[in-house]
Amino acid sequence: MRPIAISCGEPAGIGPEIALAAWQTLRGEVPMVWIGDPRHLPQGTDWVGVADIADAATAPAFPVLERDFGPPRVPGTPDPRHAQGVIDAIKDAVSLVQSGACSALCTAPIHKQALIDGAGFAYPGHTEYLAALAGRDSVVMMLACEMLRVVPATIHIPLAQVPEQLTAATLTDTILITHAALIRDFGIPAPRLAVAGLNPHAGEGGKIGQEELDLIIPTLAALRAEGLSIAGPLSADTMFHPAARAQYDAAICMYHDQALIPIKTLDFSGGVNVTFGLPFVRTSPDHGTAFDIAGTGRADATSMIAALRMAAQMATARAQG
Ligand SMILES: NC(=O)C1=CN([C@@H]2O[C@H](COP(=O)(O)OP(=O)(O)OC[C@H]3O[C@@H](n4cnc5c(N)ncnc54)[C@H](O)[C@@H]3O)[C@@H](O)[C@H]2O)C=CC1
Ligand SMILES: NCC(=O)COP(=O)(O)O
Repeated sequence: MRPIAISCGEPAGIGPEIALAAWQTLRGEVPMVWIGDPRHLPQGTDWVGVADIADAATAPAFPVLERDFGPPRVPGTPDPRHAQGVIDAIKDAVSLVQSGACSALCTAPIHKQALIDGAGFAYPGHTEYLAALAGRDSVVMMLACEMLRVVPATIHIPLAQVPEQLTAATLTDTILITHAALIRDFGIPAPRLAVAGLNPHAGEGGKIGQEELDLIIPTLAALRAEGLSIAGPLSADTMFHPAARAQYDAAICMYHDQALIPIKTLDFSGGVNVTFGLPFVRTSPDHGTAFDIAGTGRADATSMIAALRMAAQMATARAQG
């Protein structure tokens, strides 16, 4: 297969070291090329500049599409002068995937605030930036591990804005994109979805909030009428224990933390973040920049490895399908 493009992410975080560790583990199994400044790799890294992307698969050392970000990295302390380089690495990686030179995109974590402060980044995360680069209005974030798949219907917005941004159109798009992706990318022929309520006890029949009655229940009814298998709205506090999880293939949640807390609690090191609704495959580890341990050698690359494996599987399945 063609290499997976890895965007370097925040240089002051653990991105460079987990990408290198992942390559050491997956060498010979998953071809990849890292886009970033090689001076930001751990000291003594054996790397090689790649002029032709096709050479990355057989590179004798860590394959790098070399960039010059200017100042060196200080682990744990983001430098605003790196911000534009970080953004450009994502954009370049997308171009490589869109041109067909690379098979998929795997992004290392960014520090959103550093990009906003350093380069006026207009997006709260990769998901929204990738949607803009791809010209897509609706994309979906899913976090997946062996025990659970979760999808937040609203993503990087303040909690106070969730009720107003949670519309029938948003919820419908999220569910339909997730449903299609479970069939196409996860090989689940008839996906079973479970949808959380927004309010405690899923609104308790309107006694603790109206969104279930006014929005969620009618939206789910319309989708069921189209043949989708959907349970809910369910009380979010009781839909993640083992017996509940056995009833569905993915949980659609109403906001970021409702979805991400259960999965990061169940499997922080093995979770993968994947974006659906793009015209290409994109995955990412489920964790962030981990400034507190950057450069110490303590970063666990398990999630990065899982993200690269998932990207490879999805790209292969799409190429064959
Ligand atoms: N895909 C992305 O670009 C993501 C970026 N972020 C960004 O990361 C920054 C920091 O976010 P936090 O909430 O502090 O979460 P975090 O995931 O960076 O760190 C939380 C805790 O988990 C530990 N940790 C994280 N990854 C680890 C690994 N691979 N091995 C060992 N320990 C690990 C950290 O040391 C820290 O104690 C924020 O700016 C956030 O926006 C967060 C999640 C995803
Ligand atoms: N908490 C997940 C997260 O922030 C990842 O966002 P993105 O950068 O993949 O959009």
